[in-house]
Amino acid sequence: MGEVPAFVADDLLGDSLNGFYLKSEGHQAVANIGNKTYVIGGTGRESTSTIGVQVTDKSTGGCVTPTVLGTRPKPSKRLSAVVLNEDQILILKADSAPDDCFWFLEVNTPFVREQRKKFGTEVVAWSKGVVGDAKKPIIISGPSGVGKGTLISELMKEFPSTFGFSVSHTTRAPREGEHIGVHYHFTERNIMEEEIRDGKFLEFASVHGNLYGTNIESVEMVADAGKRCILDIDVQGARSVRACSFEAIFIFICPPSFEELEKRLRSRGTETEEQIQKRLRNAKAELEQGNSPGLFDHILVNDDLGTCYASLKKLLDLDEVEEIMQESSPIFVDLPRDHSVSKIDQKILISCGTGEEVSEKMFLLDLSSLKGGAPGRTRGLNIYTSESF
Ligand SMILES: Nc1ncnc2c1ncn2[C@@H]1O[C@H](COP(=O)(O)OP(=O)(O)OP(=O)(O)O)[C@@H](O)[C@H]1O
Ligand SMILES: Nc1nc2c(ncn2[C@@H]2O[C@H](COP(=O)(O)O)[C@@H](O)[C@H]2O)c(=O)[nH]1
Repeated sequence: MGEVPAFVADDLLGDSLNGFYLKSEGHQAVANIGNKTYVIGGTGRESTSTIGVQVTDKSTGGCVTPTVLGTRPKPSKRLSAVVLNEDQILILKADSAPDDCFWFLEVNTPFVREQRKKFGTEVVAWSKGVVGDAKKPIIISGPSGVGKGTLISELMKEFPSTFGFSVSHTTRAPREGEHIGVHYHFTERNIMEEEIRDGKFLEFASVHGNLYGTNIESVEMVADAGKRCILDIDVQGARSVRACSFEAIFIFICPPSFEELEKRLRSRGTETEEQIQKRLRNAKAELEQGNSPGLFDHILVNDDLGTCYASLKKLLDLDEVEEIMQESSPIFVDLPRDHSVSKIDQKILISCGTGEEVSEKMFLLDLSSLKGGAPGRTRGLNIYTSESF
């Protein structure tokens, strides 16, 4: 949390006020965008554990309960809604934990529009607002047996508080020594397919005859823990991630030769002969694709393990650096039930207290560097407090 930048309260009355501001009726908040009215919370139809949403179309008078995507916030006794633009509503939850105060309800973002076509229903998507940015995730790709897992294990061992592994979902059977939730989330194909349809996956691909995929929550959990996420995914998956707005560093690992790749795959002893043949056939295509322009930012040859690991650390700026335990300073957003909210361009001013009893305390929320969004987190919130004047 930093100091409040130069900001004049009178601006609230000036031309820069966008005309969108607080709408709060206790445990229910209302937001109007175009012809639609969004009633958030207190609809009587929600479960007691999450906030519900209802949408009324003013032109027809019709009221629908939309398909709600993303992790839903828990109810709060005081909700405020600020319409940010035609696509997004900021929801403020008073009397909530500091990391649970700010939520975004996406109502017409590209993601929501895409899902609306898929579901054929009204769709809204929740995304939790997170203060600050997370470091770009690292995507490691390459043919089976090249040593991706080995290199990632080395990184995680040497830098346990810097890196976190995105545990993928797969329909393949666990190998001896593999643990649920550590190496993979082992799952049934029909369950995974349903979750893919529900928009829960960042990417997925059919690899060597099984389904593999990265659940958005797996990546977000690593970032939430303050760590940099490492993903071990195949080339098809890397291509899908490249095609979406997810920012990452893409690294392709090559074997020194095809013969050496085969040797490693056999010496690992985890696949049947048939599976080895399939993986080697796929490796040929992956090696070709790995070199295709614009897909990977870096290509490393894993000949000698120590040398390749040193190169990996170098490109991640980790060589010679001992791990420093990074303690991020906690941000306390003590948002009371009585507060008022105003919006000026990309800034939200929250004044604590009632009309008669306005406290000195103010928060300024800077939304100008927001990143991400449904169905994950919206990161890049900046908060300033009057206490730091
Ligand atoms: N540089 C290296 N030299 C020799 N052996 C290696 C090297 N790197 C990894 N290996 C060995 O090769 C085998 C395959 O490595 P690993 O399991 O890490 O590959 P992978 O790319 O993660 O494979 P998959 O995609 O199938 O999960 C392992 O037995 C590992 O110990
Ligand atoms: N597209 C994705 N590919 C993934 C994911 N998780 C792992 N993988 C790739 O699958 C193969 C085989 O892995 P194995 O554990 O069965 O040997 C390997 O190339 C991995 O990179 C994922 O979430 N998405």
